Amino acid sequence: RECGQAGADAESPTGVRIWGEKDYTLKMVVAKLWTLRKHFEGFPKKDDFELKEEELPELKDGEVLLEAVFLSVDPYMRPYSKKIMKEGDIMIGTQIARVSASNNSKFPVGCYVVSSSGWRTHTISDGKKIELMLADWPENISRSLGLGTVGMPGCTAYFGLLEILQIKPGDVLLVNAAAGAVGMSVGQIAKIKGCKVIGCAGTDEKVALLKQMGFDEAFNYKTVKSLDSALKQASPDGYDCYFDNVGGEFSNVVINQMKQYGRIAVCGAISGYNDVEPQKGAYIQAPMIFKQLRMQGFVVSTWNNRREESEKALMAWVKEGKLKSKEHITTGFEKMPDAFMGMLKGENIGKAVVKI
Ligand SMILES: NC(=O)C1=CN([C@@H]2O[C@H](COP(=O)(O)OP(=O)(O)OC[C@H]3O[C@@H](n4cnc5c(N)ncnc54)[C@H](OP(=O)(O)O)[C@@H]3O)[C@@H](O)[C@H]2O)C=CC1
Ligand SMILES: CCCCC/C=C\CC(=O)/C=C/C=C/C=C\[C@@H](O)CCCC(=O)O
Repeated sequence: RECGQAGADAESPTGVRIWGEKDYTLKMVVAKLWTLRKHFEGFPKKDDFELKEEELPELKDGEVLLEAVFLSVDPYMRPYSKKIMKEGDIMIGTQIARVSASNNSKFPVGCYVVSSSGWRTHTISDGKKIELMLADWPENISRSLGLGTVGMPGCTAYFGLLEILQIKPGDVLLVNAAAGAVGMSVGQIAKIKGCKVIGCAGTDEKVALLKQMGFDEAFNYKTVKSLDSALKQASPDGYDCYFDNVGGEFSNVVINQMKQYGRIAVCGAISGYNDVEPQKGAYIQAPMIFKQLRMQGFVVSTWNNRREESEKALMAWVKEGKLKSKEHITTGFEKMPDAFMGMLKGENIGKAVVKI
């Protein structure tokens, strides 16, 4: 029988046997998948998730079989789960997958793709919701960076800085969740562009890493006596730019330390994602008016048409050693919920990734 391109693996890394030239017995591929058993109420709990299996049918013309290698856990999954998912759905998310069987010449066996197929080990794709990874991916750079520094979080930093904040040399920039996937790239790209960069994070270990990475100042927002004083000490003249990943009470303090004509990029609000009742904060109109601030929310998918441009720029900085990556790798598909909840608790330093 035709089974896609010659050379389909007889044995895949996960030990799941699939059809191949040598082995004519057709073994069905059984995908493992994590579903949202119950919508989150407050902080996610282990029994909000359910692990299931799914027998995959034979490939049709134009289809490929994807085998997940790295899967991403991201903060957006928490608020988006309520917005775009129903109970029983497969958890949303992106993964780096290897094509292990193919009836589609655009995606030959052995190539790697970024796929938004969610939390699942194997996927049959018609090629429409997958993207080939950047060409000539260096052998010495893990493809997991396609989920972080040279992927959606890195592009978020790139466009948030260059399009929303329009940073320029000499700007004083503050970034929170600075030791995370987005924040780490924000700080380093801002340094590349000649800014003074202040970062904050939730552990002393993260703060030490930020200073090693070249942040001009960094502090642990959980242990400082006063956030207001810590911000003043880091930049007595205030801030030109604020890359906000956290929102909430943190941002109510920052806004009063913005310089005249300051610019604020509202990237995320992770301080509120797990709230049962929305937080009630200060009204910001007065500082917005008196300081004549510009504040803009954004979603990185706005620039999907410029994805290759940004990924090439990010990869170039990585190769030059100017943009360092840090990953928090959890091994084992069965640990996806733990990795997700750990990231929301701040256990990750750098991009949270699950390795199959
Ligand atoms: N607008 C867009 O297109 C995008 C927005 N985002 C947003 O950017 C932010 C960072 O995402 P990402 O880099 O992937 O995640 P991270 O890798 O930074 O991981 C999340 C981090 O957030 C911090 N955090 C968690 N809870 C709180 C809290 N209550 N208060 C303060 N900090 C908290 C923790 O670090 P710490 O130790 O510092 O507390 C944790 O490690 C998120 O808000 C996310 O939603 C991400 C991608 C795209
Ligand atoms: C308190 C409400 C906060 C609302 C903001 C929520 C999240 C901000 C954020 O993290 C946005 C992330 C955007 C990611 C963009 C593209 C994709 O990689 C994920 C798209 C989700 C999906 O459809 O799979």
